[in-house]
Amino acid sequence: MAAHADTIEVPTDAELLQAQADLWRHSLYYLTSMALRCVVDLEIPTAIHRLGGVASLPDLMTALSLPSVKMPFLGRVMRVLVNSGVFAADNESEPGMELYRLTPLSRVLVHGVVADEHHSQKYFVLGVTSPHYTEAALGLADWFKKDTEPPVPSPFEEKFGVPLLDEKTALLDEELDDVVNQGVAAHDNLGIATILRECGDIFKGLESLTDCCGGDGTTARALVKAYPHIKCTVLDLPKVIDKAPADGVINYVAGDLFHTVPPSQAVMLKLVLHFWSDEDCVKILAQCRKAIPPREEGGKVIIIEIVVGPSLGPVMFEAQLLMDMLMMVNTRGGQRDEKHWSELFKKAGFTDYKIVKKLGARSVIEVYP
Ligand SMILES: C[S@+](CC[C@H](N)C(=O)[O-])C[C@H]1O[C@@H](n2cnc3c(N)ncnc32)[C@H](O)[C@@H]1O
Repeated sequence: MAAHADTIEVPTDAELLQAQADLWRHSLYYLTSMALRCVVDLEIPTAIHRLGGVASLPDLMTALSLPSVKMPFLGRVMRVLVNSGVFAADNESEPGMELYRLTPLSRVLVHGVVADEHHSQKYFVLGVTSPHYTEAALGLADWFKKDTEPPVPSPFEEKFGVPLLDEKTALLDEELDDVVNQGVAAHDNLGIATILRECGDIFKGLESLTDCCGGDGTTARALVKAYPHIKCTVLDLPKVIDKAPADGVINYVAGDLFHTVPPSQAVMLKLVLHFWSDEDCVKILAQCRKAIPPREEGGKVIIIEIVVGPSLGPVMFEAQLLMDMLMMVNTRGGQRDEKHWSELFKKAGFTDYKIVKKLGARSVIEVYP
Protein backbone atom coordinates (compact mmCIF):
# COMPACT_ATOMS: atom_id res chain seq x y z
CA MET A 1 0.00 0.00 0.00
CA ALA A 2 1.36 3.45 -0.93
CA ALA A 3 2.43 5.62 2.03
CA HIS A 4 0.35 8.73 2.64
CA ALA A 5 2.27 11.92 1.80
CA ASP A 6 1.55 13.46 5.23
CA THR A 7 2.78 10.50 7.25
CA ILE A 8 6.17 8.87 7.48
CA GLU A 9 7.30 5.60 9.00
CA VAL A 10 8.75 6.26 12.46
CA PRO A 11 12.21 4.69 12.88
CA THR A 12 13.03 2.67 15.97
CA ASP A 13 15.17 4.43 18.57
CA ALA A 14 18.24 2.46 17.43
CA GLU A 15 17.55 3.32 13.79
CA LEU A 16 17.09 6.99 14.63
CA LEU A 17 20.37 7.22 16.54
CA GLN A 18 22.20 5.48 13.70
CA ALA A 19 20.51 7.76 11.16
CA GLN A 20 21.64 10.81 13.14
CA ALA A 21 25.27 9.62 13.18
CA ASP A 22 25.09 8.77 9.46
CA LEU A 23 23.61 12.19 8.73
CA TRP A 24 26.57 13.84 10.46
CA ARG A 25 29.04 11.63 8.58
CA HIS A 26 27.55 12.14 5.13
CA SER A 27 26.95 15.88 5.57
CA LEU A 28 30.40 16.47 6.99
CA TYR A 29 32.61 14.28 4.78
CA TYR A 30 33.71 17.46 3.03
CA LEU A 31 35.60 18.31 6.22
CA THR A 32 37.66 15.12 5.77
CA SER A 33 38.49 16.33 2.26
CA MET A 34 39.41 19.75 3.62
CA ALA A 35 41.53 18.21 6.40
CA LEU A 36 43.35 16.23 3.69
CA ARG A 37 43.81 19.42 1.66
CA CYS A 38 45.14 21.16 4.76
CA VAL A 39 47.85 18.56 5.49
CA VAL A 40 48.84 18.40 1.81
CA ASP A 41 49.07 22.20 1.72
CA LEU A 42 51.19 22.15 4.88
CA GLU A 43 53.26 19.29 3.37
CA ILE A 44 52.84 17.11 6.47
CA PRO A 45 53.42 13.80 4.61
CA THR A 46 56.71 15.21 3.28
CA ALA A 47 57.65 16.46 6.77
CA ILE A 48 57.01 13.02 8.35
CA HIS A 49 59.09 11.42 5.58
CA ARG A 50 61.96 13.88 6.18
CA LEU A 51 61.76 13.26 9.93
CA GLY A 52 62.55 9.61 9.28
CA GLY A 53 59.00 8.29 8.83
CA VAL A 54 57.76 9.01 12.35
CA ALA A 55 56.88 12.35 13.97
CA SER A 56 55.18 13.70 17.09
CA LEU A 57 52.99 16.80 17.06
CA PRO A 58 55.81 19.00 18.48
CA ASP A 59 58.15 17.60 15.78
CA LEU A 60 55.67 18.62 13.09
CA MET A 61 55.06 22.07 14.60
CA THR A 62 58.82 22.75 14.62
CA ALA A 63 59.51 21.25 11.19
CA LEU A 64 56.73 23.31 9.61
CA SER A 65 57.42 26.47 11.68
CA LEU A 66 53.79 26.62 12.85
CA PRO A 67 52.84 28.81 15.82
CA SER A 68 52.71 26.65 18.99
CA VAL A 69 49.25 28.01 19.89
CA LYS A 70 47.90 25.94 16.96
CA MET A 71 49.33 22.61 18.16
CA PRO A 72 46.12 21.23 19.73
CA PHE A 73 44.19 22.12 16.58
CA LEU A 74 46.67 20.26 14.38
CA GLY A 75 46.23 17.28 16.71
CA ARG A 76 42.49 17.33 15.95
CA VAL A 77 43.08 17.44 12.17
CA MET A 78 45.54 14.55 12.47
CA ARG A 79 43.04 12.53 14.56
CA VAL A 80 40.42 12.74 11.78
CA LEU A 81 42.98 11.66 9.20
CA VAL A 82 44.30 8.79 11.34
CA ASN A 83 40.71 7.60 11.63
CA SER A 84 40.28 7.72 7.85
CA GLY A 85 43.57 5.90 7.18
CA VAL A 86 45.60 8.80 5.79
CA PHE A 87 48.10 8.50 8.66
CA ALA A 88 48.81 5.86 11.30
CA ALA A 89 49.42 6.74 14.96
CA ASP A 90 51.16 4.93 17.82
CA ASN A 91 50.22 5.68 21.40
CA GLU A 92 46.77 6.98 20.54
CA SER A 93 45.62 6.59 24.15
CA GLU A 94 47.55 9.67 25.35
CA PRO A 95 46.43 12.83 23.56
CA GLY A 96 49.36 14.94 22.43
CA MET A 97 51.80 12.04 22.71
CA GLU A 98 50.92 10.29 19.45
CA LEU A 99 53.66 9.35 17.04
CA TYR A 100 52.44 9.73 13.47
CA ARG A 101 53.55 7.47 10.66
CA LEU A 102 52.86 7.37 6.94
CA THR A 103 50.42 4.85 5.47
CA PRO A 104 50.43 3.74 1.81
CA LEU A 105 48.00 6.60 1.17
CA SER A 106 50.10 9.36 2.73
CA ARG A 107 53.25 7.89 1.12
CA VAL A 108 51.88 8.86 -2.32
CA LEU A 109 51.51 12.40 -0.95
CA VAL A 110 55.20 12.79 -0.11
CA HIS A 111 56.42 15.50 -2.46
CA GLY A 112 59.74 15.59 -4.29
CA VAL A 113 60.48 11.85 -4.22
CA VAL A 114 59.80 9.71 -7.29
CA ALA A 115 58.97 6.16 -6.26
CA ASP A 116 58.22 3.27 -8.64
CA GLU A 117 57.83 5.67 -11.62
CA HIS A 118 55.16 7.80 -9.97
CA HIS A 119 55.15 11.31 -8.56
CA SER A 120 53.36 12.72 -5.53
CA GLN A 121 49.59 13.14 -5.72
CA LYS A 122 49.77 16.55 -4.03
CA TYR A 123 48.34 18.40 -7.03
CA PHE A 124 45.54 15.88 -7.51
CA VAL A 125 44.34 16.66 -3.95
CA LEU A 126 44.79 20.42 -4.38
CA GLY A 127 42.93 20.35 -7.72
CA VAL A 128 39.91 18.28 -6.72
CA THR A 129 39.43 20.19 -3.44
CA SER A 130 40.00 23.60 -5.06
CA PRO A 131 37.46 26.42 -4.75
CA HIS A 132 36.56 26.05 -8.46
CA TYR A 133 35.77 22.32 -8.19
CA THR A 134 33.80 22.76 -4.97
CA GLU A 135 31.89 25.76 -6.35
CA ALA A 136 30.95 23.73 -9.45
CA ALA A 137 29.68 20.93 -7.19
CA LEU A 138 27.73 23.42 -5.05
CA GLY A 139 25.84 24.41 -8.21
CA LEU A 140 24.60 20.88 -8.98
CA ALA A 141 20.94 21.42 -7.99
CA ASP A 142 20.66 24.60 -10.08
CA TRP A 143 22.38 22.81 -12.98
CA PHE A 144 19.77 20.01 -12.83
CA LYS A 145 16.90 22.51 -13.05
CA LYS A 146 18.26 24.18 -16.21
CA ASP A 147 16.99 22.71 -19.49
CA THR A 148 19.80 22.64 -22.08
CA GLU A 149 20.17 21.43 -25.65
CA PRO A 150 22.71 18.55 -25.94
CA PRO A 151 25.67 18.40 -25.75
CA VAL A 152 25.03 19.21 -22.08
CA PRO A 153 27.80 21.33 -20.54
CA SER A 154 29.21 20.19 -17.19
CA PRO A 155 28.30 22.15 -14.05
CA PHE A 156 31.92 23.44 -14.10
CA GLU A 157 31.57 24.65 -17.68
CA GLU A 158 28.17 26.20 -17.03
CA LYS A 159 29.35 28.00 -13.89
CA PHE A 160 32.64 29.34 -15.22
CA GLY A 161 31.92 29.59 -18.96
CA VAL A 162 34.96 27.50 -19.95
CA PRO A 163 35.59 23.73 -19.88
CA LEU A 164 38.18 22.20 -17.59
CA LEU A 165 41.48 21.02 -19.11
CA ASP A 166 40.94 23.24 -22.11
CA GLU A 167 43.06 25.92 -23.78
CA LYS A 168 40.66 28.49 -22.26
CA THR A 169 40.90 27.21 -18.65
CA ALA A 170 44.03 29.30 -18.03
CA LEU A 171 42.10 32.45 -18.97
CA LEU A 172 39.69 31.67 -16.11
CA ASP A 173 42.46 31.08 -13.57
CA GLU A 174 46.07 30.42 -14.44
CA GLU A 175 46.89 28.86 -11.06
CA LEU A 176 43.92 26.47 -11.25
CA ASP A 177 44.92 25.43 -14.77
CA ASP A 178 48.48 24.75 -13.61
CA VAL A 179 47.39 22.78 -10.52
CA VAL A 180 44.88 20.74 -12.54
CA ASN A 181 47.39 19.91 -15.28
CA GLN A 182 49.98 18.79 -12.74
CA GLY A 183 47.31 16.89 -10.79
CA VAL A 184 46.03 15.04 -13.86
CA ALA A 185 49.58 14.13 -14.96
CA ALA A 186 50.44 12.75 -11.49
CA HIS A 187 47.09 10.98 -11.11
CA ASP A 188 47.20 9.33 -14.53
CA ASN A 189 50.74 8.11 -13.99
CA LEU A 190 50.05 6.55 -10.59
CA GLY A 191 50.15 2.78 -10.89
CA ILE A 192 51.80 2.50 -14.33
CA ALA A 193 54.58 0.32 -12.89
CA THR A 194 51.92 -2.00 -11.40
CA ILE A 195 50.15 -2.23 -14.76
CA LEU A 196 53.40 -3.10 -16.52
CA ARG A 197 54.23 -5.75 -13.91
CA GLU A 198 50.74 -7.25 -13.74
CA CYS A 199 49.81 -7.12 -17.42
CA GLY A 200 53.06 -8.23 -19.05
CA ASP A 201 51.24 -10.64 -21.37
CA ILE A 202 49.40 -7.90 -23.25
CA PHE A 203 52.65 -6.07 -24.08
CA LYS A 204 55.14 -8.95 -24.54
CA GLY A 205 54.13 -9.97 -28.07
CA LEU A 206 53.72 -6.42 -29.40
CA GLU A 207 55.95 -4.92 -32.10
CA SER A 208 54.57 -1.39 -31.97
CA LEU A 209 52.17 0.71 -29.89
CA THR A 210 50.75 4.23 -30.06
CA ASP A 211 50.02 5.84 -26.70
CA CYS A 212 47.13 8.10 -27.60
CA CYS A 213 47.09 11.32 -25.51
CA GLY A 214 50.36 10.15 -24.03
CA GLY A 215 51.39 13.62 -22.83
CA ASP A 216 55.13 14.09 -22.35
CA GLY A 217 55.78 10.37 -22.83
CA THR A 218 56.12 9.37 -19.15
CA THR A 219 54.02 6.23 -19.64
CA ALA A 220 55.65 5.40 -22.98
CA ARG A 221 59.15 5.65 -21.49
CA ALA A 222 58.19 3.32 -18.62
CA LEU A 223 56.68 0.92 -21.18
CA VAL A 224 59.80 0.89 -23.37
CA LYS A 225 62.02 0.49 -20.29
CA ALA A 226 60.06 -2.65 -19.37
CA TYR A 227 59.59 -3.90 -22.97
CA PRO A 228 62.49 -2.49 -25.06
CA HIS A 229 61.40 -4.38 -28.21
CA ILE A 230 58.22 -2.25 -28.58
CA LYS A 231 58.41 0.64 -31.07
CA CYS A 232 56.48 3.30 -29.20
CA THR A 233 54.75 6.40 -30.59
CA VAL A 234 53.13 9.12 -28.47
CA LEU A 235 50.30 11.18 -29.93
CA ASP A 236 49.32 14.42 -28.23
CA LEU A 237 48.40 18.01 -29.06
CA PRO A 238 51.16 20.17 -30.64
CA LYS A 239 51.49 22.37 -27.51
CA VAL A 240 52.34 19.23 -25.46
CA ILE A 241 54.56 17.51 -28.04
CA ASP A 242 56.54 20.75 -28.56
CA LYS A 243 57.68 20.48 -24.93
CA ALA A 244 58.26 16.68 -24.89
CA PRO A 245 61.87 15.58 -24.31
CA ALA A 246 63.66 14.46 -27.50
CA ASP A 247 64.88 11.18 -26.01
CA GLY A 248 65.54 9.32 -29.27
CA VAL A 249 63.55 6.37 -27.92
CA ILE A 250 59.95 7.50 -28.36
CA ASN A 251 58.50 8.75 -31.64
CA TYR A 252 56.48 11.88 -30.75
CA VAL A 253 53.65 12.88 -33.10
CA ALA A 254 51.71 16.15 -32.76
CA GLY A 255 48.07 15.83 -33.78
CA ASP A 256 44.42 15.53 -32.82
CA LEU A 257 43.07 12.08 -31.96
CA PHE A 258 39.71 13.02 -33.47
CA HIS A 259 41.39 13.39 -36.88
CA THR A 260 44.07 10.72 -37.08
CA VAL A 261 45.92 8.24 -34.90
CA PRO A 262 49.42 7.09 -35.96
CA PRO A 263 49.26 3.44 -37.12
CA SER A 264 50.63 0.73 -34.80
CA GLN A 265 49.91 -2.88 -33.96
CA ALA A 266 48.19 -1.65 -30.80
CA VAL A 267 46.80 1.68 -29.68
CA MET A 268 46.60 2.49 -25.98
CA LEU A 269 44.02 4.82 -24.43
CA LYS A 270 44.97 5.18 -20.79
CA LEU A 271 42.53 7.35 -18.82
CA VAL A 272 41.42 9.22 -21.90
CA LEU A 273 37.85 8.12 -22.63
CA HIS A 274 36.44 8.94 -19.15
CA PHE A 275 37.01 12.59 -20.05
CA TRP A 276 34.80 12.48 -23.18
CA SER A 277 31.06 12.11 -23.92
CA ASP A 278 29.75 8.86 -25.46
CA GLU A 279 29.54 10.47 -28.91
CA ASP A 280 33.16 11.64 -28.72
CA CYS A 281 34.32 8.24 -27.39
CA VAL A 282 32.82 6.52 -30.44
CA LYS A 283 34.65 8.98 -32.75
CA ILE A 284 37.96 8.42 -30.88
CA LEU A 285 37.56 4.64 -30.89
CA ALA A 286 36.75 4.66 -34.61
CA GLN A 287 40.02 6.54 -35.29
CA CYS A 288 41.90 3.99 -33.17
CA ARG A 289 40.32 1.13 -35.12
CA LYS A 290 41.55 2.66 -38.39
CA ALA A 291 45.11 2.80 -36.94
CA ILE A 292 45.46 -0.94 -36.15
CA PRO A 293 45.74 -4.10 -38.31
CA PRO A 294 43.15 -6.93 -38.21
CA ARG A 295 42.87 -9.06 -35.06
CA GLU A 296 44.74 -11.98 -36.74
CA GLU A 297 47.77 -9.68 -37.06
CA GLY A 298 47.62 -8.75 -33.38
CA GLY A 299 45.61 -5.56 -33.87
CA LYS A 300 44.00 -4.32 -30.66
CA VAL A 301 43.15 -1.25 -28.62
CA ILE A 302 44.29 -1.35 -24.99
CA ILE A 303 42.02 0.67 -22.72
CA ILE A 304 42.86 1.44 -19.11
CA GLU A 305 39.83 2.83 -17.33
CA ILE A 306 37.36 2.24 -14.50
CA VAL A 307 34.70 -0.39 -15.21
CA VAL A 308 32.05 0.57 -12.65
CA GLY A 309 30.66 -2.35 -10.65
CA PRO A 310 30.26 -3.58 -7.08
CA SER A 311 32.22 -6.82 -7.59
CA LEU A 312 35.42 -5.39 -6.04
CA GLY A 313 33.71 -4.58 -2.74
CA PRO A 314 32.14 -1.43 -1.26
CA VAL A 315 35.35 0.62 -0.90
CA MET A 316 36.50 0.23 -4.53
CA PHE A 317 32.88 0.72 -5.69
CA GLU A 318 32.61 3.95 -3.69
CA ALA A 319 35.92 5.16 -5.16
CA GLN A 320 34.59 4.44 -8.68
CA LEU A 321 31.29 6.22 -8.01
CA LEU A 322 33.04 9.28 -6.58
CA MET A 323 35.34 9.39 -9.62
CA ASP A 324 32.20 9.30 -11.76
CA MET A 325 30.76 12.27 -9.84
CA LEU A 326 34.08 14.09 -10.29
CA MET A 327 33.81 13.64 -14.06
CA MET A 328 30.09 14.55 -14.08
CA VAL A 329 30.63 17.82 -12.22
CA ASN A 330 33.73 18.90 -14.14
CA THR A 331 33.69 17.30 -17.61
CA ARG A 332 31.28 15.90 -20.22
CA GLY A 333 32.57 12.39 -19.55
CA GLY A 334 32.00 9.80 -16.87
CA GLN A 335 32.91 6.36 -15.58
CA ARG A 336 31.12 3.49 -17.36
CA ASP A 337 29.98 0.00 -16.42
CA GLU A 338 30.77 -3.03 -18.61
CA LYS A 339 27.48 -2.87 -20.55
CA HIS A 340 28.08 0.79 -21.37
CA TRP A 341 31.66 0.07 -22.51
CA SER A 342 30.55 -2.85 -24.70
CA GLU A 343 27.93 -0.64 -26.40
CA LEU A 344 30.58 2.00 -27.19
CA PHE A 345 32.95 -0.66 -28.62
CA LYS A 346 30.17 -2.02 -30.83
CA LYS A 347 29.14 1.44 -32.06
CA ALA A 348 32.77 2.16 -33.02
CA GLY A 349 32.85 -1.02 -35.16
CA PHE A 350 34.79 -3.41 -32.88
CA THR A 351 33.78 -7.07 -32.84
CA ASP A 352 34.92 -8.20 -29.38
CA TYR A 353 36.62 -7.19 -26.13
CA LYS A 354 38.12 -8.77 -23.03
CA ILE A 355 38.62 -7.36 -19.54
CA VAL A 356 42.17 -8.67 -19.11
CA LYS A 357 42.69 -7.65 -15.51
CA LYS A 358 41.17 -5.60 -12.72
CA LEU A 359 43.84 -3.55 -10.96
CA GLY A 360 42.41 -1.74 -7.96
CA ALA A 361 39.45 0.35 -9.02
CA ARG A 362 40.56 0.28 -12.67
CA SER A 363 40.59 -2.36 -15.40
CA VAL A 364 42.74 -3.17 -18.38
CA ILE A 365 40.58 -3.95 -21.41
CA GLU A 366 41.62 -5.26 -24.81
CA VAL A 367 39.29 -4.35 -27.68
CA TYR A 368 39.54 -6.23 -31.00
CA PRO A 369 38.69 -5.05 -34.55
C1 LIG B 1 43.84 12.87 -19.30
S1 LIG B 1 44.50 12.69 -20.90
C2 LIG B 1 45.91 11.74 -20.81
C3 LIG B 1 46.15 10.68 -19.94
C4 LIG B 1 47.42 9.92 -20.30
N1 LIG B 1 47.12 8.91 -21.27
C5 LIG B 1 48.04 9.28 -19.07
O1 LIG B 1 47.60 8.18 -18.72
O2 LIG B 1 48.89 9.90 -18.45
C6 LIG B 1 45.22 14.24 -21.08
C7 LIG B 1 46.08 14.36 -22.34
O3 LIG B 1 45.23 14.34 -23.49
C8 LIG B 1 45.73 15.27 -24.43
N2 LIG B 1 44.70 15.62 -25.38
C9 LIG B 1 43.55 16.29 -25.12
N3 LIG B 1 42.84 16.43 -26.26
C10 LIG B 1 43.54 15.83 -27.25
C11 LIG B 1 43.33 15.67 -28.65
N4 LIG B 1 42.22 16.13 -29.23
N5 LIG B 1 44.25 15.00 -29.36
C12 LIG B 1 45.38 14.52 -28.78
N6 LIG B 1 45.64 14.66 -27.45
C13 LIG B 1 44.74 15.32 -26.70
C14 LIG B 1 46.16 16.42 -23.55
O4 LIG B 1 47.04 17.30 -24.20
C15 LIG B 1 46.81 15.70 -22.36
O5 LIG B 1 48.19 15.48 -22.55
